[in-house]
Amino acid sequence: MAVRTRFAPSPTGYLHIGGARTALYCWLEARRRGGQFVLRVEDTDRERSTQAAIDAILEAMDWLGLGYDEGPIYQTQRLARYKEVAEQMVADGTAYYAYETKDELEAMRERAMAANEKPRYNGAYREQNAGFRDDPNRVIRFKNPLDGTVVWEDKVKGRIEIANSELDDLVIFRSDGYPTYNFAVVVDDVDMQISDVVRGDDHVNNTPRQINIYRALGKPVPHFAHLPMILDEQGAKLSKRTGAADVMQYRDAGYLPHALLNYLARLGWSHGDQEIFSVDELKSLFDLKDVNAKASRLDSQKLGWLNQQYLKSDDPADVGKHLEHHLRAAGYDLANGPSPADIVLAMRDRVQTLKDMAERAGVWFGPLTTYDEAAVAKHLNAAARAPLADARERLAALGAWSAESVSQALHATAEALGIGMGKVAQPLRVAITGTQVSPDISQTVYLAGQAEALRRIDAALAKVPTGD
Ligand SMILES: Nc1ncnc2c1ncn2[C@@H]1O[C@H](COP(=O)(O)OP(=O)(O)OP(=O)(O)O)[C@@H](O)[C@H]1O
Repeated sequence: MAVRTRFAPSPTGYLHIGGARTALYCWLEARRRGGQFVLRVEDTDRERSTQAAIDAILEAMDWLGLGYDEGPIYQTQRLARYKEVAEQMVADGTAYYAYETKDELEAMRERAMAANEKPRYNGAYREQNAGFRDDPNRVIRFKNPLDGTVVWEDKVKGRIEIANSELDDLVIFRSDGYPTYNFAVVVDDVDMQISDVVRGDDHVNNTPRQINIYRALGKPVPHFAHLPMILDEQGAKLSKRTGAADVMQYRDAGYLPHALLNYLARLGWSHGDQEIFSVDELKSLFDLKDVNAKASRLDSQKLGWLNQQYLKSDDPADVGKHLEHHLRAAGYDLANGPSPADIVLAMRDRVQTLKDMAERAGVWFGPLTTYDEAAVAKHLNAAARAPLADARERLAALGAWSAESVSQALHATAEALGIGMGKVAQPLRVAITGTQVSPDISQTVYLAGQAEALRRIDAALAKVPTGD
């Protein structure tokens, strides 16, 4: 059987990073084994599913680069198929119509509770062969086997065995034309020929019921891998309901998508003690059998560290494309400032996130209007006049404007005046940025652009006191 995995989110909110890691593992497993990855949107919860959530999930998958070979397939577009299969199961005798009212079901539940038993359906219609009738209470229930056990070899959790006596005859189809969750999932996984069901371990309890439905349909049971949950820094399961971090918040906080993928891959999976994995390496090395069976906790420091590794080692032009989003978000006019790739080169050793980089890059966009008064008092003093004036002259004469030519000009100033580079750099730094802190001085001047650098030096010279 060809390898096919699927990610099946319910569009009841954004994609949080717990779900994203599940999607990543499904995707990687399919990629390593040369198989296919399917995206299925489980949108049958009519009250909670929204188009905005669908869009948010697709946007997050796209940003992460988790491309799917098929889909998105929407469950609400397959309602006729679920009905067909449910009715066929009634005809085959593996499911049956039942007509209990809400009150009857409630009374059944209360009796069980009073007897200290697990609430379960009593099977009243199981052998009645009640045919179809037009009744709002009509449901189709699955004839769960009464004896024996359901056993599967979970790829992450090992052997799991559940007695059928623990399971009751679950509703698979309702009179409103909607399937229930466990049934729709099996029909879909059969029709989509899913070979490996990889999902969070919040679904472990559903699996024995689903395996029984596969058997009733006479279909091969896929392999299952139930992934441990990702917990937040306080140890609670990440969930949309508790406001868990949206994947897109990580973009907005300035992380690179492949840094987040690397981080998520390592959160629950390892390969020796290697920490940094390119996406291509992950695609060839990731194996479900190496997934840790224990839940993992978020560690934002590690993500920051990983992000910085990629900022430093990636091609600056590629990082620059991601930086553009943050420069725009910070409100800068991209046409009126240095190229994003040049900003990356100048700043990447000093920051952990693109957001931080963009914020600090503000000094190179638009005119310089604010100066740190302490920096001005300290560095734009009389001694600054000669180096500023000399550097201005040399910078104005430069034909080719590059970080290297700027560097040569500034060194020439230091040499001509017989002073150290610090005495050239500090006043210039205040001139260009208005502050005492910035990246390497040649980069700082270069990024301002020739005309703007000269303008700023002139403005600084005008601040230098005269007469002493
Ligand atoms: N905290 C988590 N850690 C790992 N996987 C998760 C986590 N939460 C959900 N998943 C998995 O992500 C997939 C998609 O989940 P789904 O869209 O149904 O929403 P959900 O995140 O479980 O919902 P909610 O946030 O409302 O609990 C499922 O396979 C689910 O098991």
